[in-house]
Amino acid sequence: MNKKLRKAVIAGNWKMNKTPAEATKLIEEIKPLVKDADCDVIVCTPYVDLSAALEATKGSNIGVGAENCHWEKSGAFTGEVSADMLASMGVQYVIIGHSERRTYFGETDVTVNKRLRAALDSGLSVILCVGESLEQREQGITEELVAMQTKIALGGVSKDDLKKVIIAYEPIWAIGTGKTATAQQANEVCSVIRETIKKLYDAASADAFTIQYGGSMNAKNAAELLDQPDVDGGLIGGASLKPADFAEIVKAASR
Ligand SMILES: O=C[C@H](O)COP(=O)(O)O
Repeated sequence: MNKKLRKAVIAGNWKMNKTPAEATKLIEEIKPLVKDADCDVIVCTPYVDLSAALEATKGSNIGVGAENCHWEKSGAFTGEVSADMLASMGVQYVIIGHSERRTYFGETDVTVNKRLRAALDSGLSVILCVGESLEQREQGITEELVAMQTKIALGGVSKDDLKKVIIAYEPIWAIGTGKTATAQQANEVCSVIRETIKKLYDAASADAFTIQYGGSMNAKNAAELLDQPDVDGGLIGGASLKPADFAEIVKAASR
């Protein structure tokens, strides 16, 4: 990555794991291990854990994020949580468009764009996820698809608001499978995303833009992935639940 222009961002995505009490314990374990990090550190937790996470991270260098939000401010949307609600708690980040949301809960590029804009309007920073399935990779449409996902998700987002967006490139075939993209594969797609940002905005915005890789990133492979010029961080699933492994990744991003 270009250290002069971009600081690395390591975010844990806890997915549907941990009770509030377990969240507090996990953060207490992570805190001392990452306190000297020379990168941004974030934990994204289930909604029910956010209060505990905000309390446990107080005065630390760890930011807190949610894993999704709805585009309306309030209303009859049973089971949903608005961006305003998250912001009012003191939550700073939200993941939008994770492939698990797209695959299991019917998220489309259009709903991803609505959620993303609502999050920005509420003052949240966004980790936007894009990425291809194995079938799409084999069809040779990865670059085109990821560029399209990026373009639609960022529709209506101003150059100023773009500063509050990070993109996580997550090849679906690498998520939770132990099959990591090679460093070259990760960098290739991250550079396509940067090129897309350049076309949609300008070169300065693209140079300053943070792009993470996600998909079976762990303590062993993090350094090689993070060494790639267009990989500015990681969105970590499984390994973010293991304090020592998460801390190793943070360390690799701090070099
Ligand atoms: O959001 C995180 C990704 O889905 C990666 O998950 P993973 O590290 O368990 O493969």
